[in-house]
Amino acid sequence: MSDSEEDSQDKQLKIVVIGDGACGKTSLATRFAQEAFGKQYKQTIGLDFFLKRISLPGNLNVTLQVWDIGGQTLGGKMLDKYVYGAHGVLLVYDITNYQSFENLEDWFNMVKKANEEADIQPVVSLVGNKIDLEHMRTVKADKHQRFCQENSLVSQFVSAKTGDSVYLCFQRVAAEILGVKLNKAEIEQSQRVVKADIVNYSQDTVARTVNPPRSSMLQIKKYFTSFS
Ligand SMILES: Nc1nc2c(ncn2[C@@H]2O[C@H](COP(=O)(O)OP(=O)(O)OP(=O)(O)O)[C@@H](O)[C@H]2O)c(=O)[nH]1
Repeated sequence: MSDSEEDSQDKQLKIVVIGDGACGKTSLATRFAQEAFGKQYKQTIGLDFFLKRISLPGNLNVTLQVWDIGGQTLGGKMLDKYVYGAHGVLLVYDITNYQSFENLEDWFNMVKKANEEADIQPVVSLVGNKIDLEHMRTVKADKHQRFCQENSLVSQFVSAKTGDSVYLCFQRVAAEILGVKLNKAEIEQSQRVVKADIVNYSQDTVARTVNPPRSSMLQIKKYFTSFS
């Protein structure tokens, strides 16, 4: 096999993003996969699906399949099927919404149950979103840290709006899954804050047609309406 053929066969990792409705899961996935942010809330029905290729140290290219699961699916029939076999799980909450943090216990229990019989357990990360709204924070950072320590979770804080630490969030989970170490310079580079650009959902399709995303970014969006 030639080098280029080998390069094109990236490892694929399934990363599931879960948490309460409106905590920012779709925004996080969209910021990561398309470097865009929409101010308007549009509830995810069932799930959305994104693909993005990232690079890890050692010239390792990995394609992340990001499963953005609608917050209303908790307690539903399909949720454990969506989560089964995930390599990584992002447990997302909104730092300004205490209830979204409290409910993570239920989301986490569901993850453990869904993977009870799986051979490999997913890497799970606790993600506090909306850190641009620090002045409205209701979940203290020490509560977040305690939950991480008690459950051996990877601790992360992000803002889907500004882009703060979003790429790093996915990169850290992928690195952890593959047992790759990120050095300080790589972490600092991934932490960069991206200036927020507001996307109007109604014009989104047109905008993407005029300005197609970079070739490394591929989005496949499917609505599994039949499951909802
Ligand atoms: N200020 C701020 N707002 C955010 C951030 N992330 C998301 N939002 C806003 O929060 C609202 C909900 O975001 P979504 O990404 O749709 O939330 P979700 O978790 O996917 O919601 P469901 O589809 O119901 O599961 C939207 O109005 C977003 O613009 C953030 O980092 N900062």
